[in-house]
Amino acid sequence: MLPFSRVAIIGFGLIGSSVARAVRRAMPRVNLTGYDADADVRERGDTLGLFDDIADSAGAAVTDADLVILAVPVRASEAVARDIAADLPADCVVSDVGSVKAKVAEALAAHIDNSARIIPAHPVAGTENSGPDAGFADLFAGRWCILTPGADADPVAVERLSEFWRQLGSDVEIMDAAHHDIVLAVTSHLPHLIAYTIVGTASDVEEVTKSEVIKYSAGGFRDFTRIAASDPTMWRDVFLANRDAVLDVLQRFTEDLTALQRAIRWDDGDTLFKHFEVTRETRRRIIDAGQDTAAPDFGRVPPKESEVGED
Ligand SMILES: NC(=O)c1ccc[n+]([C@@H]2O[C@H](COP(=O)([O-])OP(=O)(O)OC[C@H]3O[C@@H](n4cnc5c(N)ncnc54)[C@H](O)[C@@H]3O)[C@@H](O)[C@H]2O)c1
Ligand SMILES: O=C(O)C(=O)C[C@]1(C(=O)O)C=C[C@@H](O)C=C1
Repeated sequence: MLPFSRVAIIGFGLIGSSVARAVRRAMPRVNLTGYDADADVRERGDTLGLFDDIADSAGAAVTDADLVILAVPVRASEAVARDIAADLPADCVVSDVGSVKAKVAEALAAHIDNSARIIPAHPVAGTENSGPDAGFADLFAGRWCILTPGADADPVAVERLSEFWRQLGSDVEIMDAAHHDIVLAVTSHLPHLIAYTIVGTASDVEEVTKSEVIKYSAGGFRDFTRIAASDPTMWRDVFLANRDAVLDVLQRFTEDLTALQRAIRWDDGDTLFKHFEVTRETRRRIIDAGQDTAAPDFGRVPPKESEVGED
């Protein structure tokens, strides 16, 4: 049974185009409409055959949809909500894929009437790449999709959207939006900020050492450069939209870093060793829980275009 039959995707870069590809494969009878603010992206979406129709405006894309998914940088959500509000069919469910949930929920509620049908979502899956060519149908397989419905959300709509994501291969979890933003500040936003910082620091050092940073960059640093290559617009928006939670965990991180700095300064090997033992145990627990899904992403190659649209 199809949870939705007419799906509109607004913004089809990495995530929007991956949703389109995954829907094509898992639910081939679903009618897919896309819209992107960038004319080059619209043209590319057409060439790739991602949609049944590509609309000329966000409003035109949603007129007969029963599910609309916003897949734009989080701070663009409000403008899209405003653009589509007047054209949304009354029973259409409105969702998104943003990495921050409380601010996006506010932005949607500011423009869309009947908040019962607003069900924000976050597929916790991605790569450092962006744009419609970077997407692939498998992106959500075996990954979490977190839904953050508000208190007045329609439970039937929540179940339909849960089923939609399950059919794309995700495991669905329901969470309070504020709680989501704190958890993701720790597990995703802080690591990205650290990567952006380290690679920036290394680039400054490189001014002194000339090309040595690149020449000798191995395992650890290379992994950071992958993360630090992530889309600047997306991540600017994430940090600004989740400011309070990010600043909170950053404060904790700074204190913990200072404690390690102190241990190094005072030759306190016990403290360092105990800390590293605990972090190694954390890694083991993640592997035991089957959540080491990041490593296989490295160098993952998107499917060939001939595979798009296959059942
Ligand atoms: N990249 C990831 O790893 C990842 C993972 C999970 C969730 N997300 C979230 O998904 C969303 C999209 O990220 P992405 O990685 O696909 O970015 P992307 O840059 O690949 O794609 C975003 C697309 O949105 C379009 N866009 C921007 N403003 C628009 C507007 N007002 N109207 C219509 N289209 C507009 C852009 O032209 C672009 O094509 C973000 O909210 C991000 O937080 C990203
Ligand atoms: O694997 C990556 O490249 C990612 O950064 C994916 C990642 C993450 O931090 O886990 C990034 C942002 C999203 O909101 C969800 C997933």
